[in-house]
Amino acid sequence: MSDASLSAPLSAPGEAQMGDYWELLKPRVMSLVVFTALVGLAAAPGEVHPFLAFVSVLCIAVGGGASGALNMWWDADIDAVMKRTKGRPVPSGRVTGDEALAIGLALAGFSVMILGLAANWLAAGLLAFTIFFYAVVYTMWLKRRTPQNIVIGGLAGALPPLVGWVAATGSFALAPVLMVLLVFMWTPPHFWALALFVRGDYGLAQVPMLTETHGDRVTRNHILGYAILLVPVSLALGLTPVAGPVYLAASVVLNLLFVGACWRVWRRDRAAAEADRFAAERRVFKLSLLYLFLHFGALLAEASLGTFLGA
Ligand code: HEM
Ligand SMILES: CC(C)=CCC/C(C)=C/CC/C(C)=C/COP(=O)(O)OP(=O)(O)O
Repeated sequence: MSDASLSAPLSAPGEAQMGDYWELLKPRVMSLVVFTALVGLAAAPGEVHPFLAFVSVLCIAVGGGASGALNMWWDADIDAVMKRTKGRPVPSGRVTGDEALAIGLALAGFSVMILGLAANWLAAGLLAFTIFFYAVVYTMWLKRRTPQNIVIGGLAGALPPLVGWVAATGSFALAPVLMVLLVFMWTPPHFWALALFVRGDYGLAQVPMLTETHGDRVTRNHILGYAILLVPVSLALGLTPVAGPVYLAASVVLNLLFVGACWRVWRRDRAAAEADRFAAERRVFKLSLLYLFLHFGALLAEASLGTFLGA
């Protein structure tokens, strides 16, 4: 077990503000996760009552937040060491490990139960599996053991669009599976670009990120490799019934931009990157966020267009 739960807080419990509990849920990262879930739900065929859609997306958001709190509970010891994370509520002592654990478990149970009752138990089971995968498989098991941690663990971040789709339809289909594959293949370049410029942090915390275990060159190769593998997945999603010309145009432009940006990162070495303070690596990280947001944004536009034209 991580010693996160054993560590004493640096300041007295009870000093936490609402903002600290909010931060525990990793709201910024989860915003994009929740957006992909919303699009999964909106792109699904058939009518979903707006209230049911709202409750379903809320449950996925709360489930995501729960898994964030469980991650912060378990990882408090390594978060305390890294510059980027040491101000988080648990390592800084504003929220105790026990509180984070209790909040994580309560919100996880609550979100799964409500989704099951409101939508269906297949969606609820998938949400429970997603929370389990992030909190247990990624955080507790893989993160400290293998540089492939985020490749396998990325499945947790990839499943929400499928949870949204299943909440709406009660069944699986090819389109949401391709959405999952898109986020799954996107996660490695998203994260490794960041790892190239916050590298020292992971070394300090002794987390075996690829940058630490295999160095910059291998990481740069992997970033470009995954960016290229993303192209057929992105285009294949464009051939399913949920996509149309808006998506296809966005897909072509975004893939050209993303592969181009990853190519620029690939062809240089650490010395060149240090010389311009990792400008190209920062660009890939920022572009990764735009890439995913606009892919799902285009699918949402197609779904809204379909509803509008069908009305
Ligand atoms: C195992 C998978 C992933 C890892 C290891 C990872 C890691 C990270 C890290 C370390 C950051 C830095 C900033 C922070 O801590 O807030 C970050 C930022 C971010 N990630 Fe990921 N990420 C993963 C998957 C995802 C997924 C699936 C999404 C959404 C679909 C996502 C969306 C974001 C967003 C929106 C930010 C920017 C947050 C901000 O503006 O501060 N990430 N990610
Ligand atoms: C609906 C649901 C249950 C969603 C879970 C989705 C999920 C897995 C989201 C992204 C994961 C994420 C924030 C990884 C950060 O890695 P890290 O925790 O190693 O990063 P850190 O160093 O910033 O803590």
